[in-house]
Amino acid sequence: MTNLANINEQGHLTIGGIDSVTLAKKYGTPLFVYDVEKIRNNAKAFVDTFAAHNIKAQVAYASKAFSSVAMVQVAKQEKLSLDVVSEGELYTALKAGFPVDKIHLHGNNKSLNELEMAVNEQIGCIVIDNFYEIDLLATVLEEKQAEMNVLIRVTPGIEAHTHDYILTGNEDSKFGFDLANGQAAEAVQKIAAIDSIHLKGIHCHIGSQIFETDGFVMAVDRLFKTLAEWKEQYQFTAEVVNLGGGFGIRYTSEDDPLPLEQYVQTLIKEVAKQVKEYDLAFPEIWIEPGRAIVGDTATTLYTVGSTKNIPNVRKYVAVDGGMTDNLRPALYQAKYEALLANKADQEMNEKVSIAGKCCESGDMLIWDIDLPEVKANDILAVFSTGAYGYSMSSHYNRFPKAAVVFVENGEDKLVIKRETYEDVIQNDLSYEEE
Ligand SMILES: Cc1ncc(COP(=O)(O)O)c(C=O)c1O
Ligand SMILES: N[C@@H](CCCC[NH3+])C(=O)O
Repeated sequence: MTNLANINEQGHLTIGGIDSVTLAKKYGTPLFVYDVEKIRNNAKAFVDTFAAHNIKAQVAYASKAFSSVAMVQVAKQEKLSLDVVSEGELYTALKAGFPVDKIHLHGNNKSLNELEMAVNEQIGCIVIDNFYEIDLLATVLEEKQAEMNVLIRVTPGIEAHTHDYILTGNEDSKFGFDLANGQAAEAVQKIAAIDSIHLKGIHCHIGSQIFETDGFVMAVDRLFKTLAEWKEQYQFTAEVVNLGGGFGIRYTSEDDPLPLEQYVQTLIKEVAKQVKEYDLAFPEIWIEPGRAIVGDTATTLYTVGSTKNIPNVRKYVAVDGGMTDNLRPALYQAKYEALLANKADQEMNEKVSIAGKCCESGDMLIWDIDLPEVKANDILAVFSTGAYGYSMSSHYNRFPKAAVVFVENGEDKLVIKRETYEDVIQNDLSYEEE
């Protein structure tokens, strides 16, 4: 694990060349520290591989993984497109000055407001998820005398190998139109009859944190078999095939992800094979990586507080954050690696478990990790917290949300301020006589 870490002469962990203990002192903890160069490299791995194969593509950063004005600006700088799933994410994108024509709106229950905002802003496309949405969008377009490009999201019936809660391409899923039972075909016909909605292609997303390529290959095969049928039956030609995100990353030594380039190469190869097999036009390939762009680029810094030693059972070490800034261990039993940032060069001779400070027994960040002897005020650094950490953070127990810092070229910059208690109660109204 320490081979991941950079350590300076003081024995401190450095992130993007900056001493993490200094960052913890400067900004306080819990603190998300993103190494922006890593974000750019991950983005380039996807974008450049498509370019190297001369494939027309869009790499849409799934901003649910981590959405902030600064992050969206980095996505823009790296020529990514943007996947948003809510008015909030769309609003963030607009505030960040993201090109509207490269924004794609997702969601399994898009509200009237969300659709109106998407139409008003003339975003690049909406990924249609269900029949209700087709009617709602048609009404909005009629009212506004506008038009919209859409993709249709289908569930290809694939059981990818991942946690049940982050599996999305299987038949029994709340997302998309089912291919097997004919609902997807019905949706295509329904959309074709509406002049203001332009069906550009098909979308599927089989799940998240997936390592094997078999699931993606199978998804491509099913989509193209479907496109061949739709060409025959409805004279429909897909200009775009969007294969979603889900590319797995390394959290711990148990994870063995493929290089990002390899996922792209596999997709391109399989699409080329299918296009040939069914004699179809080669479509643009779109993907939507979230975790793979930001997951391994951030480290969360915490300050150690209390410890509780239960002889012959375990030693709990509590930090000043927990499920409020990283819900993933409690929600998915997700595993993380960590070290003591201020003792990064010391021998790890003690097994401890890292507890959060929420009033929940399940608020544990890491079970059974080897660390040097831990004392109060040590700085714990948890790795690979860039995706679905800050974005799923909450105010449980009325904890203010953490701060986020970007480091690049040896400089650190605050990009999300730490919340104050005033921020936490800002929407509370009094129930007492004034
Ligand atoms: C439709 C869609 N696209 C993209 C993503 C991003 O997934 P990941 O962060 O695993 O790449 C998700 C989340 O799983 C999703 O639901
Ligand atoms: N939030 C999840 C993944 C779900 C992705 C959204 N479709 C995670 O942390 O792994």
